[in-house]
Amino acid sequence: MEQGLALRHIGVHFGGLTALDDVSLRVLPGRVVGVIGPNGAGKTTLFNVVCGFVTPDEGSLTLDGRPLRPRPHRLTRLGIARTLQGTGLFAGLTVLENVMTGATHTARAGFLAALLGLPRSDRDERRLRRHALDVLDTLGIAGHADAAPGTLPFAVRQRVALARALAARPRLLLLDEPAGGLGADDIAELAELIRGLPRRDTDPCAVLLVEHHMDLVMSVCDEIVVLDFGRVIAAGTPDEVRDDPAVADAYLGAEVDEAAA
Ligand SMILES: Nc1ncnc2c1ncn2[C@@H]1O[C@H](COP(=O)(O)OP(=O)(O)OP(=O)(O)O)[C@@H](O)[C@H]1O
Repeated sequence: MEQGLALRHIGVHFGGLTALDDVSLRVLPGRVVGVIGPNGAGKTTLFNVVCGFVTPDEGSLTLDGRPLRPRPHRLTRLGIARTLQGTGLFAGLTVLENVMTGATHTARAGFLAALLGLPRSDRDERRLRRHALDVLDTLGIAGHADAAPGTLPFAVRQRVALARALAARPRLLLLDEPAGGLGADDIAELAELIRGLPRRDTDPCAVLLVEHHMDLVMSVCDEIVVLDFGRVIAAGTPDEVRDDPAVADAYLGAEVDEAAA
C-alpha cells in the first residue's frame, strides 16, 4: 500500500487568479517535507487544501493510499493533526487538559463530555490523562501539566500546542509557521524537536511544514518543495534546493519587486 500523503496535480483558482498550478508532492512516514516560496507563492493555499479549508479545482489527494477529502472539523479522525499560527490553546483548561483534548476521538465517552459534567468512563479519562502526560514528558514540558497556558512563555505554549497535535497519534502532522514569534534560541530548540518528531514512534508520522524561516526549513527538512506563482519550481534535499538557480531567481525577483513597490 502507498504510504503517507500524496498530492497529485493540484490546481486552485480564485476567480481569474491561479493560486496553485499542477502541484504534486509526497510526504512519506518518517519524513519532514517543507514548503517554501516567496510571498504569494501559494504556501498557505496548499496548507489549506490539505486541511480542507480550500477544495482544489483540479487534482487529487491520498493519505496512506486512500482518497483524502479533508474537512477541517474531522481532520483528527482522518489521522491528520495540525498546529496553527499562534497556538490556539483553550485558556480555561490546564496544559494537561489541553493535550487531552487532542486525543478525545480515541475515548469512548468523550473527555469533553467529562468536562461538561456528563456521564463518562473513568477508565477512558485515566488512559487519556496518562497518554497526554507521556506526550508532555517526551516534549520536556510535563512539569507544566497543571499550569494555565496563559501563564507560560510563548515557546512553551507552542510546545503544548505540538503536544496536543501529537496526542492524536496522527499519520500526518501539519505545521504552519511554527517559528513565527520565536527568538533564535527557541527556534534552535524547535528545530531539534521537529527533527525528532516523525521518528519518535514505532509508527512514524509524515510531517509537512510550511515556514518562512529559512534556517529552520533548511535544518529540519528531508525534502523541500519550492513554490513560485503557484507552481513547483524546485524540489529536493535542502542542499539541492539551496544551489538551484531557479530558487535564487524566485527569491531575488520577490526582493526586487518589493524594493520597487
Ligand atoms: N481566498 C482567496 N481569494 C482570492 N485570492 C486568494 C485567496 N487566498 C489566496 N489568494 C491569492 O492566491 C495567491 C497565493 O496566496 P497564498 O496566501 O497561498 O500565498 P503564500 O505563499 O502563503 O503567501 P505569504 O507568504 O504571503 O503568506 C496570492 O496571489 C493570494 O493573493
